[in-house]
Amino acid sequence: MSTVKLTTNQYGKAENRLMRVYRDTDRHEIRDLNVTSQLWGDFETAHTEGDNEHVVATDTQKNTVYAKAKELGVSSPEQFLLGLADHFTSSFDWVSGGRWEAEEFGWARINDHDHSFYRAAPEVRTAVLTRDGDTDTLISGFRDLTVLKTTASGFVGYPRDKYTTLPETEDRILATDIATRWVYNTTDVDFEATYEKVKAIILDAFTDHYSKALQQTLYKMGEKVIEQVEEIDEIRFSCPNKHHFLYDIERFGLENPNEVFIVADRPYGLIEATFTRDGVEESKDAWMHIKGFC
Ligand SMILES: O=c1[nH]c(=O)c2[nH]c(=O)[nH]c2[nH]1
Repeated sequence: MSTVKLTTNQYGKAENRLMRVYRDTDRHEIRDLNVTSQLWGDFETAHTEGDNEHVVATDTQKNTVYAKAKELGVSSPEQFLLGLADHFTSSFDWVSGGRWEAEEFGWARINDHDHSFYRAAPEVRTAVLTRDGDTDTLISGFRDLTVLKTTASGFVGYPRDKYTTLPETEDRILATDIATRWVYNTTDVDFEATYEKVKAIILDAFTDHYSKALQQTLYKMGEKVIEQVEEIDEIRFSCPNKHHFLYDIERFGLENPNEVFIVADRPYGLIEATFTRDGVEESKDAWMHIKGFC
């Protein structure tokens, strides 16, 4: 008798790199994605007995990603993932759900050219759909949106002990790579417009106040998104504090009124927080399959 039991499991094809070109007219459009498909369901005997009767091959999952790019098109990463989920859960009785993830890389036209592009979006757009029976959880976001302000930021009032050397400042550079993900409370969303709206709100909130700490700035970014986007009740941020230290050029007889900095790449502060609409519980389960904080 076996002493081992199979518990949580999922499998599929990771990182299917997909370029979908729309060439119905001379002015081509492109969507550049990295798609992962993983299935949940009854895969017990595949593990315990090597019976592959239920095992939708990862190779088939890969092929399906490319076939659906043609059949469904890619109007947004989220719409594409919902289409994959519908396909797999309706095609195989024993597939009860799964996890589908996309990263999207943004391109812009070179000189408004019809079919030549350059990688333009600084950030990587992300989407993760989990379907568990009838329950969809859709988390969208982006990472690596690097932002910096040269003033209107300070850090004072923190406790000082025998290990504290950091001087207080009311005028410093604030810089970070914004990583954020938000949980949609519905899948009935204009995903393209909402993505642009959330990104614009976050960028605006980075600039629109005197920052007393990155923690406060994260709060203001989250607060504005939740106030202005009714489809979002919960948002997370993971933001390194990319330190810019005033460089000591006084040693050379030169003044340095916040003009010359040494940019430290490590160590860095790491500020992470979740904000929810007042009265809405944080959906801890939603984050279970997300790597890192967000
Ligand atoms: O915005 C900041 N938050 C901190 O928690 C912190 N700690 C630190 O040394 N510098 C900063 N800056």
